Amino acid sequence: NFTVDDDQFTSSTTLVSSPRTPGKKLTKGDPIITGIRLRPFLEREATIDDAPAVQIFENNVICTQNSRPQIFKFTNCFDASTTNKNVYDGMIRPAVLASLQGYNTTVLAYGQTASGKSHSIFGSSCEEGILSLSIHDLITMNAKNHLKFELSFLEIYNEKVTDLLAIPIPSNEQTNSKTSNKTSSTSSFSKQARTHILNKLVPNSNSATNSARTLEIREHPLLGPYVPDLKYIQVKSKEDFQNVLNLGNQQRSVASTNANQRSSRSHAIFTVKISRIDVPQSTTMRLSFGANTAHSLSNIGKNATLSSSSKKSAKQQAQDEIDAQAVRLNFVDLAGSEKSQQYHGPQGKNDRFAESVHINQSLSTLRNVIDALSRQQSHIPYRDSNLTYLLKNSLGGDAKTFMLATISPSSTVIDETINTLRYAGLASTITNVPRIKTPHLRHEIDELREENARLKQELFLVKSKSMPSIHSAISTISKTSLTNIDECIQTSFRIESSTQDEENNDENFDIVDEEILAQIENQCRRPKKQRLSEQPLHEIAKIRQIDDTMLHRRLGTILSYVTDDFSITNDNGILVVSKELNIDVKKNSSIWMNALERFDYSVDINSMTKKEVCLKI
Ligand SMILES: Nc1ncnc2c1ncn2[C@@H]1O[C@H](COP(=O)(O)OP(=O)(O)OP(=O)(O)O)[C@@H](O)[C@H]1O
Repeated sequence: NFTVDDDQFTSSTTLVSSPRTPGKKLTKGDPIITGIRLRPFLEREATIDDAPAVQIFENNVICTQNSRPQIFKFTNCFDASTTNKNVYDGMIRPAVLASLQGYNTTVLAYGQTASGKSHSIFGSSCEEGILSLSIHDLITMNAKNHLKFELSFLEIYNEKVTDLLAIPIPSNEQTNSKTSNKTSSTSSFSKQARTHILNKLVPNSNSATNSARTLEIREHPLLGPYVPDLKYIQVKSKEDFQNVLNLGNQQRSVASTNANQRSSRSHAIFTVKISRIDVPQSTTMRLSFGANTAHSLSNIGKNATLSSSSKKSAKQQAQDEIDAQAVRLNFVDLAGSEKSQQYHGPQGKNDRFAESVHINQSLSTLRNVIDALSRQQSHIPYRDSNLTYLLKNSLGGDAKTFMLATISPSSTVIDETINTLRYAGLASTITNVPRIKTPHLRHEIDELREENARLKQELFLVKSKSMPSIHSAISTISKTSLTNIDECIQTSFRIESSTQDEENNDENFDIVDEEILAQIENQCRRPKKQRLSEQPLHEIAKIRQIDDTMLHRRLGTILSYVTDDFSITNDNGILVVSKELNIDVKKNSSIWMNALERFDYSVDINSMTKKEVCLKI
């Protein structure tokens, strides 16, 4: 995920290679999925920079500093022209699907101040953020209403955990509020509006008894570190979600700094708790506190306060156990690291200084944790900050984690950009061991797969109608060819699903992907070639003005993609390549497709066996 393999760059280029320690055994599990997003220049930056100091070229992030480019390679790269929707489709949607499969999942936005973390997660007045797009998908997928979504929103401000959905003290709000000192936009959001929203979403809530307060973190044997008194609000529609988001965002600590007019002064964690409405109580109650509990209790450290399980009321214990069965989809918007000159704001300079120290300290512990995990050290300093403690399961734990590292194109912050890229690279070497929490959600993903396949087929038909070349190809194609296309789709389905079944590959959610669309389009272009294929091979070679040697050499190149031990026979235009192939060619059809497309061959999937690859010219 983090290497450079192109030789097109000059010797003055610094190539950043994999930070994995050579020879270290990789742990089995899922690596943290990382992606880089470059934001466009802001208006004020355009006057300072002539050209971007960072550019994205395919999967390479190229940083130019002192005329010595550094190149970082990542699997997911989003350049300055991409939208939140592009990022969602390209990288985050699998996170939503993973949560529906029953995995605790975390989407983490990481990067220096003003690099676009909040923009990516929460969006702007012009475009929806990835959080909103995720909720949209979740609600759409819950057409049968068998899932329950509850939202919580907390911030870690100066190392204190605060519930952003708890209403601040309603009376003497200005004088007594703990948050009155820090920058906040609560004053712009009327008390009545907050109460109205909360009452609408939580009918029994009494705003007079709720107050924004510092919460404790505890460690649960099944949940890991969590915040027990956090308010969860059930939502049923996108409108509900938007209300909850507004409610929380209005209370989040934001301030104007030199770097960012609306800079987040806290780390925020927005959680969607997903549970099945029809989970029988008996199923969830079967879990019991056993040896693990004792182990976990003995592990409680300085940041955690835990009342022993014996002190817990039976009701609380039962609730904890039910909670442990729910899946959590977390969106983490970290505060951005900043240099000293960046925290002088127009007001509250001292507050900004204190905030900045806390932000930088907790980000430094985050980097220490990433560093320790990537080196596979035995001690991971999760307990050094509330942020890392709460992210314990997401970093090296049993959750699936997606880290979106945001960067700026400006030369003024190139050092921080390089730092962000380094840590994102390190994060991509961390392996989590995801565990399905609730198998009850599994059939949702199956339904989604079916839906996805159906939509892609529809899309193909729409595309074929709107693309004249394909349309005309389809109209000239014979009935037999159409049957072939149909078979091709069917076979592709079979290949994909059997691969997934055999390998239990949860990552690969799309049944029909671009490759298969290309394959289908390829089939559409076949009629001329099919006529050719009725002739003997040497005739075809003549027509194409290439001799057999050339044909065989080309074929050899193709075959070297999958094997170097083969023989070729020619049977009326069908080249049969046979030998003990030590790979299942059907499973690797994508390799063949990509290779053959370049040489104008197609694979005759239907005639292929484990030992024979049939190529059609
Ligand atoms: N992809 C983008 N397209 C357009 N504008 C963007 C993009 N990303 C960020 N911006 C703009 O850049 C500015 C800073 O973005 P944002 O507040 O999201 O940064 P941040 O990383 O969350 O900063 P902080 O850590 O200080 O909170 C905002 O004005 C935002 O609108």
